[in-house]
Amino acid sequence: MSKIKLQHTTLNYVFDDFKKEQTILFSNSLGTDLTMWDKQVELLGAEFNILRYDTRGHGKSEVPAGEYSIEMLGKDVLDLLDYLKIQKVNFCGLSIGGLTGQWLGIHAPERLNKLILCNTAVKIGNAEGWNSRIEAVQKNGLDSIVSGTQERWFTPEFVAENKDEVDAVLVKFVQTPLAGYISCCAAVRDADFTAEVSKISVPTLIISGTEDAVTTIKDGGFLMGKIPNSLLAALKTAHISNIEKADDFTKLLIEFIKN
Ligand SMILES: O=C(O)CC1=CCC(=O)O1
Repeated sequence: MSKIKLQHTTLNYVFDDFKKEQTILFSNSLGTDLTMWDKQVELLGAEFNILRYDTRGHGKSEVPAGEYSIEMLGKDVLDLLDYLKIQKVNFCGLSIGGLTGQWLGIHAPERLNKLILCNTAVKIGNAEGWNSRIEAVQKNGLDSIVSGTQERWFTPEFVAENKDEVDAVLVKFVQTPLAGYISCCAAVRDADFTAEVSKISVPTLIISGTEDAVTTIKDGGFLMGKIPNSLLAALKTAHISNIEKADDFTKLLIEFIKN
């Protein structure tokens, strides 16, 4: 792991540089960190260079004061790529990571080979819901929403069979800096790409979970309808599809990037 002080913040990242032509850049979801992609890293082997980072406010990245926006998160990615002198990547982001991916697809297509938008939507939830979540965690901490988080993130079947794995993800969740979580909730609350998403022209794979109640399969279908060069794949998962169906998810990723 390395830390780099960029223009606006300091990011924690891991770059597995296998000297391959193509790089995959993974962007984590709210309340997780770059370890959420461990299974993909294991399954991908050395086929692509792999770059992962902790979104600002998360993991070991800095927690700048104040609310964030998806534009800020997108610019952090561009700064990181400039620092590492990587011209183009295949960007794979889940949930808030998928919002960052949409911003990049709209504003920086020259830095993308392909885009993978997972368990995301042009707009996630509504302002009321995000404000009440912010209020709840301000008052009672992240511990107070851990059981609801588990329900949104994983199906009961997956939890029953993978208790230790789920617990490890939730331990990371409660370790997320509270201020960073809140600032990213504000970024999700304020993001709405409905009017702009059709500007995305790079080839795009949308991955949705059939059991995902946060960013539904309908949200995935909406993205596909708006993004001209896109296709939609559905996995039988709740929100964190890359962990719940790691093999299928990674196969989709490889097939899409290679073809
Ligand atoms: O509600 C959740 O925890 C799911 C989620 C919404 C945005 C994100 O990144 O995760």
